Amino acid sequence: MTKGTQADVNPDLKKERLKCNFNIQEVTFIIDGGKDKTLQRKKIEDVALNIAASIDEVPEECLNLKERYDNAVRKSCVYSNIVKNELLEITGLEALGSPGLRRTADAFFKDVSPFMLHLGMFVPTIIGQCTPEQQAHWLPKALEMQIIGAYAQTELGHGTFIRGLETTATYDPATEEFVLHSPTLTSTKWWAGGLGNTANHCIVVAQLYTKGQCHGTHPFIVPIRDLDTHEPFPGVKVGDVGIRMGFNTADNGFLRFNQYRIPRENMMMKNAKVMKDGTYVKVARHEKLTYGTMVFVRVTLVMEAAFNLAKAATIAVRYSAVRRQSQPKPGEPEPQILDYPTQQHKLFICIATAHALQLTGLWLWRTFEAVLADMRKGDTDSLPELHALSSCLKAVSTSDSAALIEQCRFACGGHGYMLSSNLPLLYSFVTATRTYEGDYTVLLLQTARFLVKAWEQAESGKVLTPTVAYLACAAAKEKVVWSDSVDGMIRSFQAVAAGKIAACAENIKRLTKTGTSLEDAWQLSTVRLVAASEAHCRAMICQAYWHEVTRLTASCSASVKIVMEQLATLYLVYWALETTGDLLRYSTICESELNKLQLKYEELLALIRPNAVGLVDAFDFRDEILHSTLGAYDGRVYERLMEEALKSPLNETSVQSSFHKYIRPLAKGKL
Ligand SMILES: CCCCCCCC/C=C\CCCCCCCCCCCC(=O)SCCNC(=O)CCNC(=O)[C@H](O)C(C)(C)COP(=O)(O)OP(=O)(O)OC[C@H]1O[C@@H](n2cnc3c(N)ncnc32)[C@H](O)[C@@H]1OP(=O)(O)O
Ligand SMILES: Cc1cc2nc3c(=O)[nH]c(=O)nc-3n(C[C@H](O)[C@H](O)[C@H](O)COP(=O)(O)OP(=O)(O)OC[C@H]3O[C@@H](n4cnc5c(N)ncnc54)[C@H](O)[C@@H]3O)c2cc1C
Repeated sequence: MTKGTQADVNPDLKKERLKCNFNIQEVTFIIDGGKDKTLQRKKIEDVALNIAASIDEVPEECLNLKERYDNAVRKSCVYSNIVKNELLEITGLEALGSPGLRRTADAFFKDVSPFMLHLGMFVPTIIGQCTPEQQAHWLPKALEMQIIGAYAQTELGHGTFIRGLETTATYDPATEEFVLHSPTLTSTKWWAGGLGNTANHCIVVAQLYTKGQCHGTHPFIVPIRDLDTHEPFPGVKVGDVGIRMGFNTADNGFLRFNQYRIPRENMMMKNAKVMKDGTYVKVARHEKLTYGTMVFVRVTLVMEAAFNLAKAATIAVRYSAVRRQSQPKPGEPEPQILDYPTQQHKLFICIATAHALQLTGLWLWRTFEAVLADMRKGDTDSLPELHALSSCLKAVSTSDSAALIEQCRFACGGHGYMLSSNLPLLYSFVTATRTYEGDYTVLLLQTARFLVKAWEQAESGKVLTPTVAYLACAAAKEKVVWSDSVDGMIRSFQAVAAGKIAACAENIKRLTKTGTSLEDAWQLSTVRLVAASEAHCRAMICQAYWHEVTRLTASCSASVKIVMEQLATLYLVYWALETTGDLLRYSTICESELNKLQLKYEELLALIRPNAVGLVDAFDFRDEILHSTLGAYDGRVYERLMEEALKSPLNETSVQSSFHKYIRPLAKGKL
């Protein structure tokens, strides 16, 4: 946070901060995952942002496409030196996933670094898919930035359906090499971040053929460009996929192979090997371990969703405290727009959702680490549950985050539409997360597979894994008794999920009994399956969020406990009101209880109102990271809007050349 002097702060924001009745720092510690994490983050920010302050002379958005890319590469090089020389010193390899690194990256790049996928997927795949010997070879080079990598899985013709990928890697025992080939246009690798112009290496997911047999998709490390000249090697065709809605500095690329050879050792061999003579040896105990990087990234994307939403909420809440509009009471001053209950309705759910996703994300991360520890001992029993969990949480968190960031933009009126508010760019960045690393619907259907199986287990009285244990109680198929206590609301959300899962299972059973194949019965039920999966995910977020708030505030000051519980209750009540149809169907809730719930929601908005600015201050974003005229700590909104407007290239001269070329001749009838 760039606090400046108090005298510089907008008077309304100053008053808001005086109203705040809880210890902001305590909340920051909770959100970061502990005081030590906050201190480490701040240390990283201090080191990195000293340099970031002077990194851009011209606003990124005023550059043309090519200049923007070149500028992003320049900044990536500066930043990777900081990561290598300073940040890794502070935390070791852990720095790669640390909030400090994530935040400081945003100070350097308003859009995205073309190196993002190198750190975000290339390095994690080396760690997750290589043998120790391969890691010893590749990892130091990657961390030292001697090589820069991308992750090329998706093709022009297939992204979701990995088994349908067409790129082939055929083993040639005579030379002990794999021959990579793109047999069709649709087999062209497409979308990989960093691939178009930046990367010199690439992880390629291809169908493995050896001894005339296909063994399915496997990952390979493929050198694609000469390290000195950067020219693509013969047999490699690589380029940029074209202009996108966002991610325009991420360098998303395409890649084609023409009988291109790589050494046998470049197959990532932790989970499967090809011996010198071409014998295929499966090492992994679980079929889907080659999908490991995707699970890892899905887990991290939940906190990524929280992080971006927290930024948008900070911008919109601070702006709403500064902005005054309309005159609901004649003769009185215009109120701060934050005083309108409708504005509170738009914004407080954003703060609450950012908390819900962050605390659920931290819990998911711990679950991921526990599953990883089991897998290191050879036990993969909890992998299906982790896959189900990470799939639905990735889907719902990214979708909620994108929708609410757009809501924050709406909440800022016309000024929210300015690029300098940073809300449009934030939205275009986050809306992509709903698609990449597994599309929303597709991932919810993956979770649904797990849920339907769990339901069948519940019906037959089997012991259920923790995240679906609630299905055991629901097997009685009676409506749950509604209560507006927190536990009562969570029980009702679970009853809704259970009821929807049961209805799907029954529908599939009914259809198959009347002669429909299981595959068709599944397809015919997918609209309901997605809804069941969403309901399960919402119930899980509510439970995890409340559980974490209770646990983490146990030793906090009373006022922090109160405000954290108010927000969590708001989240539950909001979702109860959003899903009243479901509650009427699966619980005993009635009209009068719905009215009571609405009142409770409005009371919560009023209770949270005095702490709203304090709550977004607790996200602790420095101005360099927010990049927003509307959201800076000092609230000098109008001054900043004017300053940024004056930086527009269209203000460099008072008359544009197009006037003399076109407008004047047009007026004179000479065009
Ligand atoms: C110095 C540098 C500066 C830079 C600094 C940067 C700092 C950081 C800045 C920002 C950070 C941002 C963080 C983000 C970084 C990452 C960006 C990522 C960009 C995007 C990358 C991509 O998109 S990569 C491509 C991803 N692609 C997908 O996700 C494809 C989705 N499809 C699938 O996953 C699968 O095809 C499928 C799951 C949908 C189906 O698979 P399949 O057909 O094989 O299986 P089935 O449906 O038949 O199911 C069979 C069986 O398997 C189970 N299963 C499926 N998947 C898994 C799994 N992963 N794990 C375990 N089990 C699995 C499935 O449930 C079935 O089980 P049953 O028991 O039979 O039911
Ligand atoms: C910004 C960005 C960055 C990316 N970066 C990378 C990268 O670095 N590396 C990489 O390999 N890939 C990358 N991708 C690709 C990304 O992973 C895929 O786009 C994503 O997995 C979705 O696949 P698709 O594009 O094939 O969509 P499709 O699967 O074609 O989806 C289109 C529609 O069909 C529906 N659909 C598809 N299958 C089913 C089904 N079985 N049941 C019901 N509905 C279905 C979907 O819900 C969706 O509505 C990136 C994408 C974007 C947008």
